[in-house]
Amino acid sequence: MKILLTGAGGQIGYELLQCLQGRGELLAPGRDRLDLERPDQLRELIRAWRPDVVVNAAAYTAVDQAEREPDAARRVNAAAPAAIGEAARQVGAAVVHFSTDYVFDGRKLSPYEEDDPTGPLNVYGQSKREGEQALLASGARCLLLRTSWVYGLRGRNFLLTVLRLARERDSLRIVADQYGAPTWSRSVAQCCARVLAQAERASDRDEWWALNGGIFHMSAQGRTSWYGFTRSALERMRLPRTPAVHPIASHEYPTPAKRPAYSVLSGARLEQHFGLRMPHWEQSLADCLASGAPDPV
Ligand SMILES: NC(=O)C1=CN([C@@H]2O[C@H](COP(=O)(O)OP(=O)(O)OC[C@H]3O[C@@H](n4cnc5c(N)ncnc54)[C@H](OP(=O)(O)O)[C@@H]3O)[C@@H](O)[C@H]2O)C=CC1
Ligand SMILES: Cc1cn([C@H]2C[C@H](O)[C@@H](COP(=O)(O)OP(=O)(O)O[C@H]3O[C@@H](C)C(=O)[C@@H](O)[C@H]3O)O2)c(=O)[nH]c1=O
Ligand SMILES: [Mg+2]
Repeated sequence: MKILLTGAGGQIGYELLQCLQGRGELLAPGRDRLDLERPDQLRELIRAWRPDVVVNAAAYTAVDQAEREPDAARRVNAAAPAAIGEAARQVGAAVVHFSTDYVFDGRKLSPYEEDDPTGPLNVYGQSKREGEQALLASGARCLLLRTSWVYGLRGRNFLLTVLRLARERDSLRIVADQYGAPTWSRSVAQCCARVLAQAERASDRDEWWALNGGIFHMSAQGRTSWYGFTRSALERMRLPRTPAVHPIASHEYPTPAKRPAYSVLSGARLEQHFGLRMPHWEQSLADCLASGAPDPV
């Protein structure tokens, strides 16, 4: 299987690079060779290399910054997926794309299903929703994997931010009224690789994609708040000096982008369709912290 992977330097992309290596031909050009803000480059590469699958793990993920740069966020999160979908359809490639819990407005009180209406509260979520719609409309065979609150020991994420702040400060103030499921980048990559392995084993790949395409939620089991996640991480870290952690309301931590109060995603469809279950967030957090020392920040 020929796989074109974008965003291999990012949290999920890096883990995918590890999982997919040795699985046929893998091309993972950096931003210097493939700029998602250049749809012409995307189309040319897909038409020339003719991958079987394009895995798009690149995105504009700076949630607050997107409020100031809506056009840049849209170019990367909406226009690029549209170009990928168009070129993929032309060469018969399938597309695996990632999306986010931030497409929802957070007013539900039980886990979001794939078909629940979206209602993004911020520019990032809106641009990601536009990317989903563009791919679904492109006519390419595609799999849209929505995940949430991604962290790991490398890259930019809430876990590494909090571990840095814990070393610098005597006390932390963390929002306790936003609920979601923190998800380890590696668990997303492994689950995604398992789905791709099922596609590869299918006797009729066109039929497999026709039957199995669409939107799937792929985030950790369970739920917590950013405050609960912080407490759990710091307890597990056993730092020589652990700061006090104070729960606060969202309005006490003003940010340019509004975030959903509740964005837990149901894993039922993933399990029904593929027989796959993501690990519980606390198990993954323990595994992640045991997997090595965080990159210096
Ligand atoms: N992070 C999270 O909490 C969540 C993420 N997601 C989704 O998962 C996917 C992966 O996210 P994650 O791994 O966290 O993302 P990261 O921010 O860690 O990585 C994004 C990658 O995209 C690359 N990239 C950004 N802009 C361009 C561009 N113009 N051209 C080429 N490459 C570009 C970055 O390159 P460079 O390193 O050069 O900047 C980086 O390698 C995204 O679709 C995201 O929306 C979904 C839910 C939660
Ligand atoms: C650093 C910090 C943040 N917070 C709050 C702010 C915010 O409400 C919440 C999370 O902050 P962050 O900015 O780290 O996380 P955020 O950028 O909102 O993370 C999101 O990223 C995108 C890409 C996604 O797709 C989402 O699933 C989600 O993971 O924590 C505190 O309360 N105290 C603090 O000290
Ligand atoms: Mg952020």
